[in-house]
Amino acid sequence: MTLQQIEKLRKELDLINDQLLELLNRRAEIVQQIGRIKKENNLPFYDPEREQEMFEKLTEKNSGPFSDETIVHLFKEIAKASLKLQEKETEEQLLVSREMKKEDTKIVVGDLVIGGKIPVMIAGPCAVESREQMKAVASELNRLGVSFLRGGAFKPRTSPYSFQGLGREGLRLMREVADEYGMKVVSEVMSAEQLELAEEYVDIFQIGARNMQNFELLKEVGNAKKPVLLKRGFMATLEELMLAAEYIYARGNTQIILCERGIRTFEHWTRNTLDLSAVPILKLKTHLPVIVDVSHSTGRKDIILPISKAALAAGADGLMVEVHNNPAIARSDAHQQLNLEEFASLMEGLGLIKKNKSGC
Ligand SMILES: C=C(O[C@@H]1C=C(C(=O)O)C=C[C@H]1O)C(=O)O
Repeated sequence: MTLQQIEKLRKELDLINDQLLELLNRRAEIVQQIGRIKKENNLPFYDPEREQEMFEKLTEKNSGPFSDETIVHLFKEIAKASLKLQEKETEEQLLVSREMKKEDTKIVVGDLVIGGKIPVMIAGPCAVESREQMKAVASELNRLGVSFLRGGAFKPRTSPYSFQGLGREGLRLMREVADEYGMKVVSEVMSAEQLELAEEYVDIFQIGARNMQNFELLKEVGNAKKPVLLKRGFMATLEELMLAAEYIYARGNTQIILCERGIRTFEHWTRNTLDLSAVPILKLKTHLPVIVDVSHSTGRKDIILPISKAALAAGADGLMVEVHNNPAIARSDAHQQLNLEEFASLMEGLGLIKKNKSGC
């Protein structure tokens, strides 16, 4: 008898559940409509005052048995989920999102491709220091089949007294050496002026972690005609990285490579904490190629092989590695730059030598 009673009451609950479900989804549709209007008018999705007003109205009407606190709690959850719905719609509308473009974006640099079948290696010293240094590094990279030469001419240093880079002279040097070996140049720019200056010398502009949210610079590089390697800020969420990429894409420059380079955590045995989940997540959420900077993320050489393997296993389209012909006397990041032998054994360990040689 008791069981039958429960059964009957549960049937009643099932009916109410159906009604609640229908009402919740009807509510969600209205929330979406409000979201679209807000977006068109550049209004924030979250409106705490409206929510507060709504909770007050509800508690006034509430006659129990649920307490006012419980009612507010439940409706807060509904409002939270509603807000997510409004935000998700916008996220799906981002030009860099997978929803907007199903197929992978391939970055074509001359006869090379980033985001194709073969992972690329972008290597070179932290900073351009001299012709001898660049030549020593580039010739070894070339021997190993690496086609992308990196090197900083404008260095964003934490201390204003640290080596700031050779500027235009550094870019000129790197271009000359790269041309000698048929390599492509990747170098960081930190301002609109530097961008203009670098245009003549580089093949890929790098936007460093510290400038990921320098929106004016993002807009400038969005107008440029060359690919952009955008690094994740060390305090930035993946959503923020995506939005930063959107700044560039929305301006018309669709050639963007995202770069995970580690984030700041409490861990101090690595320079930053490499967030490898960023790779598959970004590949799911965006159509842009994703590479991993294994030097800045870890800040140490002894784990570079397993970390590089892990990055590629996670789906990275390439790696960025710091290599110096004589790291001991490097003017920056001395401890994390590989020497030429170490780099050769990394390439060997990753099985990349042949692949990079046969062209990307
Ligand atoms: C639907 C709106 O957007 C958000 C969601 C709300 C809700 O689910 O009731 C309330 C306020 C906003 O934070 C709105 O502004 O009315």
